[in-house]
Amino acid sequence: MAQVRARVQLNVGKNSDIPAEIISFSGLKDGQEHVALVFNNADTQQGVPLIRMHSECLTGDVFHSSRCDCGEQLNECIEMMHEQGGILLYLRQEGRGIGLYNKIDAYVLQSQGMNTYEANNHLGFADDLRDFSDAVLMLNALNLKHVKLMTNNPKKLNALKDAGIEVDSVVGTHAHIKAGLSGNKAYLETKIKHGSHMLDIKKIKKP
Ligand SMILES: Nc1nc2c(ncn2[C@@H]2O[C@H](COP(=O)(O)OP(=O)(O)OP(=O)(O)O)[C@@H](O)[C@H]2O)c(=O)[nH]1
Ligand SMILES: [Zn+2]
Repeated sequence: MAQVRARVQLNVGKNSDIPAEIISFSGLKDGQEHVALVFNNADTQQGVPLIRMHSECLTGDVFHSSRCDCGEQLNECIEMMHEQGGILLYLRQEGRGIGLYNKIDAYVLQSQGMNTYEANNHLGFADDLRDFSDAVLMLNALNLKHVKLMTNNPKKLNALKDAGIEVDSVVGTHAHIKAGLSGNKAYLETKIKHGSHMLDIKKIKKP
């Protein structure tokens, strides 16, 4: 069983003007320092809160790399949760669980023509190594058994359902498309085609 270890207020977002609380946990299983950000006290309000399980992407979240859409999804989530409240679980699962250096190796292979899943496979990894059991422990620690989920990935939905969390509805993110040689259009199309992501490529949001 995981428990809240500490919680403290801070401001986040592009202009550091969105109030939130950051929460650390004890008792997580995979040894990573996962955190939750709570907006508008959503964990203690009545009603079904919006949650997102966001997998870490240093290149996208921090550097806004053109190769993916992670940083834009993160900002979209923070802005939506500022409006309607929510809980963002920031999961330290870089590169869908293969780690940063392996992801950079996968990018090298993608530059040579492989798609995101083929590159993982070529390096000896499965398409996706992520396991959401620590996210479930975090939700349990926050007493959240009934949620709305922000994602395009059906695997995340199934992981929560299988763990006994009731998911009322799923809120998709926009398609954040970036053009150019190292743009993310093919990457997003591959996620839809091979990863079954429920992403509507027509719901385009240009940066
Ligand atoms: N191995 C690998 N990981 C990547 C690549 N591009 C992004 N990632 C990682 O993928 C994770 C995000 O997963 P995605 O498949 O983009 O999306 P998702 O989180 O499953 O689904 P959403 O909830 O809809 O965002 C982050 O951990 C990124 O670091 C890539 O080309 N190769
Ligand atoms: Zn990314």
